[in-house]
Amino acid sequence: MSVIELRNLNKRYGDTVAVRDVSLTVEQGEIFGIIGPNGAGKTTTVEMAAGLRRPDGGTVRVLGLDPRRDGRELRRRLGMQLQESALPDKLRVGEAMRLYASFYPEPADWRELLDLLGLGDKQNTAFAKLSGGQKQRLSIALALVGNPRVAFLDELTTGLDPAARRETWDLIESVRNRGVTVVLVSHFMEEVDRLCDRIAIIEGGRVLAVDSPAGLIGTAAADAQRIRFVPETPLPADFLADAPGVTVGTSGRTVVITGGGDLLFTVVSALAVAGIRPRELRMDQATLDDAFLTLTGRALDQD
Ligand SMILES: Nc1ncnc2c1ncn2[C@@H]1O[C@H](COP(=O)(O)OP(=O)(O)OP(=O)(O)O)[C@@H](O)[C@H]1O
Repeated sequence: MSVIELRNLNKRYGDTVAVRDVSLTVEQGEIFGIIGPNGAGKTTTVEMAAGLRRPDGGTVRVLGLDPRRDGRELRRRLGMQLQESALPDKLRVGEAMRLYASFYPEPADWRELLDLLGLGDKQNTAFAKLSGGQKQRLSIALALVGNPRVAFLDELTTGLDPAARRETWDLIESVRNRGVTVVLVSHFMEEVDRLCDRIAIIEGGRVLAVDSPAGLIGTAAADAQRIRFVPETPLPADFLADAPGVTVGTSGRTVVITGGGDLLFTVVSALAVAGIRPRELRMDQATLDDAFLTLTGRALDQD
């Protein structure tokens, strides 16, 4: 069942077209990633999905509800972590959690959530006294305190150190395992690769591709695999010449073979037939970064 259906969404701010004809569906229980360069329209898309911004055109359905018509009902079932969490400086962590929990009919145990996010001993700390990473973790806790059916997390782990980032990923997986659908806006390839079932790549307000991480890598990076080795004896001139989609090159004494599909088997079989032993054999897989580069023509700036 589709939990989120966005159809032909458009949004402009003055002369800036932020979102152009975006259509996406997110299924129940998915972790769905949205990735793209700065200013691509990711936040605007998510804000329209969550009913925080009104689209100029197109339709939004979340859990079958229309945020314009059923906003109140929807807000009870959504968790939203915004990019910049701004709480009053003097509000204490425990007070913020209690307050947010009171907005929802069936809130989670907020003390347990704080413990999970490593903020158990910060209940009496004022918001202004938290470090950047702690504020970030609090914003995640606030997004989850209502026991939402759908959680929108924007720049989930920006500002966290690598260890805290990994812990947060585990937390998001456990949230999903409870049946929550998660939409994750991210700047980190590793994060979407590790966490997401499917990813939308957005640039210039448009969706360039939607697929699983492996699917994006497979389709966008045609030479998805690269094998290098040093042959013990020279390769015949027609080595793999008739293998479809396979390219054989050299770099000094090293042979570099690129291609997709079952490349390792193809290469090793051809070497066995030719009676040539490979030395220093290495194989690299294309990554999501390669796929992103192919689709957008540039690397993802991670600032
Ligand atoms: N309130 C606003 N008023 C005017 N322009 C805006 C507003 N919000 C966003 N924009 C512009 O709309 C475009 C899309 O912005 P958006 O924040 O949705 O992108 P993003 O992909 O989330 O970027 P980032 O990764 O930097 O957060 C950008 O050109 C941005 O400058």
